[in-house]
Amino acid sequence: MAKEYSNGNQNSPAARTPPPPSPLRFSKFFQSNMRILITGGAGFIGSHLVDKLMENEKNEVIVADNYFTGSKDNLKKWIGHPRFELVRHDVTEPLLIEVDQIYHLACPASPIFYKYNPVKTTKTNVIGTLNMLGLAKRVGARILLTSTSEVYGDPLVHPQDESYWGNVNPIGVRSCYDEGKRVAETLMFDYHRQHGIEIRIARIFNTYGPRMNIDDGRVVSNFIAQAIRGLVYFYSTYAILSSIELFSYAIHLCSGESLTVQAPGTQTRSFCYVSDMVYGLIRLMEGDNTGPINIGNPGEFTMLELAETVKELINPEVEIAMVENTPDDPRQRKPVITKANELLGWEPKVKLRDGLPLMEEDFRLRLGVARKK
Ligand SMILES: NC(=O)c1ccc[n+]([C@@H]2O[C@H](COP(=O)([O-])OP(=O)(O)OC[C@H]3O[C@@H](n4cnc5c(N)ncnc54)[C@H](O)[C@@H]3O)[C@@H](O)[C@H]2O)c1
Ligand SMILES: O=c1ccn([C@@H]2O[C@H](COP(=O)(O)OP(=O)(O)O[C@H]3OC[C@@H](O)[C@H](O)[C@H]3O)[C@@H](O)[C@H]2O)c(=O)[nH]1
Repeated sequence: MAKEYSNGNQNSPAARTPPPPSPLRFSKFFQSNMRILITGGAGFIGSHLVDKLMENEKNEVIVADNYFTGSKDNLKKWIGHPRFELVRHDVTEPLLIEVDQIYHLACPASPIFYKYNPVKTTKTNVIGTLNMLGLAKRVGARILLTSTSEVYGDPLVHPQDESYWGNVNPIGVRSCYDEGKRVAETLMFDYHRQHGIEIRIARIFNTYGPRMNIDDGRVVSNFIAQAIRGLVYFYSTYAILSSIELFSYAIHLCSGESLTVQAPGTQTRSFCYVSDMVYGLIRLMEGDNTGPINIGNPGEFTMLELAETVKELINPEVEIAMVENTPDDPRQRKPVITKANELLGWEPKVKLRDGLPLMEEDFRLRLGVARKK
C-alpha cells in the first residue's frame, strides 16, 4: 500500500518538520555564538567598540560603513581576521544579512561634518534607522541606537535627565542632527511597540579619546591638535632660529594655532572618555532596559576651563583666542546618570585630566610630534 504521506505533500506532518541543520553546523569551521553588526564601526566610538567586542572569542563582528567620517585605518588590526568582516555600505540603503545584535552608530557626529550635507544627515538618521530596524525585524535582532545629548537641544533644565523633552530648534542649522536623532528615537519606540523589536537607546554626551579625526572639529580634538601644533611650530622654529626667538614667537602667535574658544567660553560640556562609553554601550545592549539612558561623564567644564586644562597639561606656551561661535550652540550640558548607575551598574572611571594625556599620545603619534624632553 502506498504511504499515506509523502514528502511532496505540503500538508503532511513530515513536510512540516523543520529540516535538519546544515551538515557544516558542527564542522571544523568557526561558529560564533553571537553575530554582531556595527554600523558606523569605522568611526571613532565604533572602532573602539569593535576592539572590545572582538576580545570575546564567541563574537563575530560585521562593520558596515560608508567611510564619510570613518576610516579603514581605525580597523586595520582586524582586517583579515576570521571573525571580522568589513563592508562598504551606506545605511540609507537596505542591508540583507543575518545578525543577532545591531549597534547602530552610523551618522557623522561632529557639527562641521553633520552640517556639511544636512539633507544627507537627516536621511542617515531617518532612512538609515528605518533600514536597520527593518533588518532587526526581519532577523529578530536586538538593536541599539546611539542617540545624543543633542536631543535636549539648548536645555532649559540643568542637569539633564532622561525625562526632559528638550528645547530643540526644528529649523536651525543643527536640526538635521538633533531632530534626526529625535525621529530615530521615535522610530525605535514605534518598532518596539508595533512589532515587538527589542530596542536599546543610549543618549551619548560629548565623548573624546584616541582615534578622533585630527580635523574632526569638536572641541577636545581641536584643542589637543592646536596645543601640539602650537608646540611644534614654536619649538622647531626656536631650535633653528634661536637667535631670533622673538621673531619666531611672533610667527607662532600669527600661525593660528591658538586654542580657539568659541564665544562666550562660559558654555559648558561634560566629557566622557571613550573606554567608559564603550563599556556603557555594551552594558546597555546586554541589559534588560530599553532606555533611553544617558551615558556620559557628569563632570562639567566651561570651554575656557577646558582650554586652561589643555594648556596646563600639554602646552603652557599656547595662547587662548576667543573666536566667533556658531548658531544654536547649547549653553549648558551635564547628564544625570542615576539611571545608568542603577539600571546598568555603570559609571565613568576616567577623569578628564587622566583622559586628555592618553589622547595626546595618540595625536602626537599621528601628527609625528614627539613630546619635548
Ligand atoms: N562622539 C560623541 O561625542 C557623540 C555624542 C553623541 C552621540 N554620538 C553618536 O555616536 C555615533 C558615533 O559617533 P562618533 O563620534 O564615533 O562619530 P564618527 O563620525 O567618528 O563615526 C560615525 C561613523 O558613521 C559612518 N557613517 C556616517 N554616515 C553613514 C552612512 N550614511 N552609512 C554608513 N556609515 C555612515 C562614518 O563614516 C563613521 O565611520 C554617532 O551616531 C553619533 O551621533 C557621538
Ligand atoms: O574649536 C572649538 C570647537 C568647539 N568649541 C565649543 O565647544 C563646545 C562643544 O562643541 P563640540 O563641537 O565638541 O560638540 P557639542 O558638544 O556641541 O556636540 C557634540 O556632542 C554631542 C554629540 O551628539 C555630537 O557628537 C556633537 O554634536 C561648543 O560650545 C563649541 O562652541 C570651542 O570652543 N572651540
